[in-house]
This record gives sequence, C-alpha cells and structure tokens, in this order.
Amino acid sequence: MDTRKNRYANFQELYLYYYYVAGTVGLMSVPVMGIAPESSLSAQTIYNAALYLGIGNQLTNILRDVGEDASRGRVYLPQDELEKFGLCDKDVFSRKVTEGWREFMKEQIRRARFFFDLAEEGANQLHKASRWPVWSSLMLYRMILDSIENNDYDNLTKRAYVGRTKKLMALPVAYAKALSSPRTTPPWQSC
Ligand SMILES: CC(C)=CCC/C(C)=C/CC/C(C)=C/CC/C(C)=C/COP(=O)(O)OP(=O)(O)O
Repeated sequence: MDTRKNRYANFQELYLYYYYVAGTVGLMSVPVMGIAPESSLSAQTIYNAALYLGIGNQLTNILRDVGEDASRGRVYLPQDELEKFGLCDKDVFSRKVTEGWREFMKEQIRRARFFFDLAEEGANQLHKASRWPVWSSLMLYRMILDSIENNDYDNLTKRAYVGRTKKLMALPVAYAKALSSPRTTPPWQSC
C-alpha cells in the first residue's frame, strides 16, 4: 500500500493504512504477551485495546514525523481535515507553522490521545509480566504528543522527542499502573 499511495483523502483511508502497519502488530502481540488468567473481559475487548494501542502509536509516529515524511514527498494526513483548516499539501511542504496548522494539529493530537485512552483498559488485562512494558510504551509514546505541544505544534521543522530524564521518570509510574489487577467486572456492569 505504501509503495502505491502517498495521499489519503480522509481518516477512514488512513485508518486502513494504520491498521495494516501498526494495528496488526498490536493484535499479534496479544498471544505473545498472554492474557491474565483472572481477566473477565472478552478476548475481543482485549484484542481491540491492543489494536487501538497500535493505532495510537502509529498516529503519534506520523504526527512526530510530518516534516521528515514531507521531505520524501509523503503526507500521511487526512486531506479533508487539512482542507477544513484551510490547509493543503503546499502548506505542509512550505513548513510554516500557522494558526491554522496549530488548530489542525490540536485535533490530530486529540484523536491520538483518544486511541491511547481506549487502549488503557486492555493493558491490565494482559499477563502480569507484560503489563509494565506495555504501560511504559503507552506512556512514553503519549509523551511525544506533549512534546509536540511544547514545541508549539511545530512538527514541520522540529522532531518532537522525550528526553532521557522524563523517560526514566515515567517508568516507576508505569510500574505502579501495571500493579493494579485486571478488572473482574466489565466497566459497563460496575455502575
Ligand atoms: C494494550 C494491549 C491489550 C496490548 C498491547 C499490544 C501492543 C504491544 C501494541 C503496540 C503495537 C506497536 C508496537 C505498534 C507499532 C506502531 C509503530 C509506531 C510503527 C512505526 O513503524 P515505522 O513507521 O516503521 O517507524 P519509524 O517511523 O520510527 O521508522
């Protein structure tokens, strides 16, 4: 798909690409990592969470690399949403961070966070040995979005990154999150 296509009309088209390139990685990870024997959520719910983590990671990866991809003539952004903010490919290639670009980026970041939020429910359903690395990667990738914000949405000339200290500080937090047991009651039955 990547060799044939370098523009995507809308998020639906992009979602298919994200599914192929990253969602599948999440799905394949579940049987390797294992589901907690005490989990009471359906396998489908857990696989969906894994898929959403793959999509969230890929969305973040794309948002971090917009400038780099543009230098290779590639735009992995929804064309209709660019248009909604008065933008087009030319604006991506010109690398000028305008108010329109910032507003566009805010929406893209919101979407990536939404997928990470969906994935969270599944992380503690995994076998306990797998939870810490999954929480760590989820948190570290989510921090790339914060870094794009801290760069005032300039992902056209700057590459967002998370410094070593911030990364190290996230690890104990991820560890603490990994300690909580899987839900035994699905969220929709607990209220
Ligand atoms: C949450 C539950 C239930 C399970 C976890 C399931 C997992 C591990 C999901 C994560 C899947 C994953 C690691 C996807 C990778 C997506 C990604 C960022 C791919 C980037 O690939 P490239 O585009 O080649 O990267 P570069 O741009 O860095 O070269």
